[in-house]
Amino acid sequence: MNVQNVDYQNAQAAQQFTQSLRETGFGVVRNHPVPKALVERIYAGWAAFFEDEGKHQWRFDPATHAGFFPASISETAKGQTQKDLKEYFHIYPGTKVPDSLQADIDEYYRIAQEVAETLLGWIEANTPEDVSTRFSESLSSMIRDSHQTLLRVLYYPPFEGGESAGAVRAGAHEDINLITVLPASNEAGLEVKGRDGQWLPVPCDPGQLIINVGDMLQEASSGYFPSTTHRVVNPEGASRQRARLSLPLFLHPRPEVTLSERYSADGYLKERLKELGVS
Ligand SMILES: O=C(O)CCC(=O)C(=O)O
Ligand SMILES: [Fe+2]
Repeated sequence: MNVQNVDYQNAQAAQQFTQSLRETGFGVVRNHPVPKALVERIYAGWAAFFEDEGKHQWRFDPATHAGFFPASISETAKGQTQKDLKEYFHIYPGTKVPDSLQADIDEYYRIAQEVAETLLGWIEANTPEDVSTRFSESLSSMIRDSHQTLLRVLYYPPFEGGESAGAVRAGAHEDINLITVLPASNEAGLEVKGRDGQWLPVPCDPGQLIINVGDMLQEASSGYFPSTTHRVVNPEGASRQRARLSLPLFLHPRPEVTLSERYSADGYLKERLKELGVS
């Protein structure tokens, strides 16, 4: 299995990228419009946020699910028994974050959303017609002006020794949404499950963007694009003492968008959140 590393500026990029998604559920893109310096500033600023007890004042609002989710209530991946070793902050359009972090995170949300629209255009243009005729509207318009698209600032704390046996940074799971866009993390650990069942590390060179197919694109494409299982493994050696940050943008269609004969985007999301135990 080969997760392609695609040059965003290359004339063949759209075709190469879509082929990688089709074959592996994942693609890696370089030379893209998300500034590396912006991502680095966000990682540094948010590491300080999560390392300060003041974060508890930003606890999420149960009505909107925006805000800080402490490790004690964060997700348990479907089919796992232990909670993931992570905490995160959920940002939707208009979500307030600490003043010093607001401008950069808004900028990242805006640029990543634009890149996602372009990538969805690439995917659609390279999808066989018998599959794409079943899309209820263009993939890029499904996410345009959507208030459901979720930016998750993720913090995996350094290991301190008190973690419960068997707990992992992120248990094996699939994403619910259409596609996920995330910049390379500051630390390794993300792995993708190949068709042969083998786990493979996803390359994480600084400055690259990683994109994966979520369940909603799998559903809308009748399985043509596979929503691939992935996980974040625990570090070994010196990197156990280091926190890991990541910044996935989960692209969600507007709630009323028809995904398939069985599901609207909203109906699908509600069903899946119930399974995760977070709604
Ligand atoms: O932290 C990562 O690299 C991936 C996170 C992830 O898969 C998720 O939050 O759904
Ligand atoms: Fe994920």
